[in-house]
Order: sequence, then C-alpha cells, then structure tokens
Amino acid sequence: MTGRIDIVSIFPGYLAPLELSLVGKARQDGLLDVTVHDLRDWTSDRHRTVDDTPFGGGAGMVMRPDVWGHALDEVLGEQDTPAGQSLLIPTPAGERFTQAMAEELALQVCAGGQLAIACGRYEGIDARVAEHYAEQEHVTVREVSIGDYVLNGGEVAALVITEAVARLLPGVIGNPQSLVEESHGSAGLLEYPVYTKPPSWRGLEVPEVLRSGDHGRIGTWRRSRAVERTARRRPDLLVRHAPPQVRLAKGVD
Ligand SMILES: OB(O)c1ccc2cc[nH]c2c1
Repeated sequence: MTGRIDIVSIFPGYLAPLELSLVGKARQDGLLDVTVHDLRDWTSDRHRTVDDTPFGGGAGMVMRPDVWGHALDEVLGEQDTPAGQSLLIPTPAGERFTQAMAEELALQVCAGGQLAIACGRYEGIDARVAEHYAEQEHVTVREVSIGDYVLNGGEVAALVITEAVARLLPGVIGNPQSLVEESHGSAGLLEYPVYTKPPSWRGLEVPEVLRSGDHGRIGTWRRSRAVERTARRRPDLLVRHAPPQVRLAKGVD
C-alpha cells in the first residue's frame, strides 16, 4: 500500500506539471496519490488573508501560523500510519535536499507513509509552524533547500522534491534499471556521458569502445569517465565518499 504526497500552496496551479508525464501517468494509474491543497481554503476572513507584518520589523510579510496550523492539522491528520509522516518546508535557509533524502522519503511513502510539503511565499512561514509540528509524534519536520539560490516561493522546490521522490516509487519509471547508474547514486559519482546514433555527427565520433561490444572495456571506460567528470565538476562528492581518514583529514565530517 503506497502512501501519499500532499502539497499545500497559495498557488495550487503552480503544481499542475505534476499532472504531466511519468508522475501524471502514475497518478492516473493509481501508483501514486498526490493531492494539492489551496492554503486559502483554511482562511476565515473575507479577504482570505494568509500573511501579516513581521515582528521586529523588516521588509515584506510573513505567513501566519494560525492558517498554516489549520491546514496542516487537517492534511497531516488524515494519515495515521506506522510508516510515519514527513513535513518538508522548502526555504533558502534549509538543509540541502539530496538524492539520499529523496530515497529515504520514497521508502517512507512506499511503506504507506505521508510526505507533506508546505510551500511558503512572501518572507516565509512563521517559524513556530516548523517548531510545533516537530514536536508532534510520528511527524518529522525538515526545512530544505534545493540549491544555493533564492526563488519566490516553495512551489518550484515542491515540484523538484515530488519528482525526485515519485520517480523512485515502484512502477513509476518503466525500466527500474535506469535508476541504477544515475548521478548521485550509491557510488556517489556523476553519471558518465551517453551517446546514440548516428555514430558520426558534425565530425564528432562516438568513442570506439562503446561500439566494441566488449562489455568489460565499456564498464571500465564508463566508470573512468564518471570519476573524471565528478573530479572536474563536483570534487566535493569524491571526498564525501572517500575513506574516513581522507574525510577527516579534509574536515568533511
Ligand atoms: O528558494 B526557495 O526554495 C524558497 C522556498 C520558500 C520560500 C518562501 C519565500 N521565498 C522562498 C524561497
């Protein structure tokens, strides 16, 4: 029994891309239960207000804890499962969202758990919302960032997180083998370069080894390219997966 993903936003239309492609088909096929909620459905005033001025002053507005509380009490209250519930709150000030986190969340959803994503806008959500739900039994709260840049709200991050998690669930990707050698997988490397027909294109040739049929040579070549690419583009990944003495020497841990 697969669990569910709930996304709360004042711009539910922003999440429409989740109705397309593989995630959309998985939802239609009943492989995945994704529900998008409009935060304003939990307001009680005629203007459907979700924000107010920040204590301590400063520019912009802050999203109100009372409205979020009504929404998340209902959204999180719908699920009662031993697999537990994760509440993710995208924010530029969050811990980095990684493939390892996506895998952890996919296991939880696959086991019948719930992933809820609270999309902030303005200057963010009142800090007491994360604090309150972190104290709730069976709820794990994570404030997460999808990268070192700032967007206008949490919806794009919710799209990224949902796709990264959903694609790992059984049946969503047609050929699960294609998940094996991806970037940021268990080997901790970036994936090797890929080629297809034609063998020669604008004077550029496909590496001969890939056309040799020698799977041993091909495997060696691919791993070498993956290590080379990782060393050039993401040396931090190489150190992170290095033996403990190397990591300690580099001060990674
Ligand atoms: O960069 B982000 O992922 C992000 C997430 C949430 C909010 C809320 C207001 N600005 C935001 C930016």
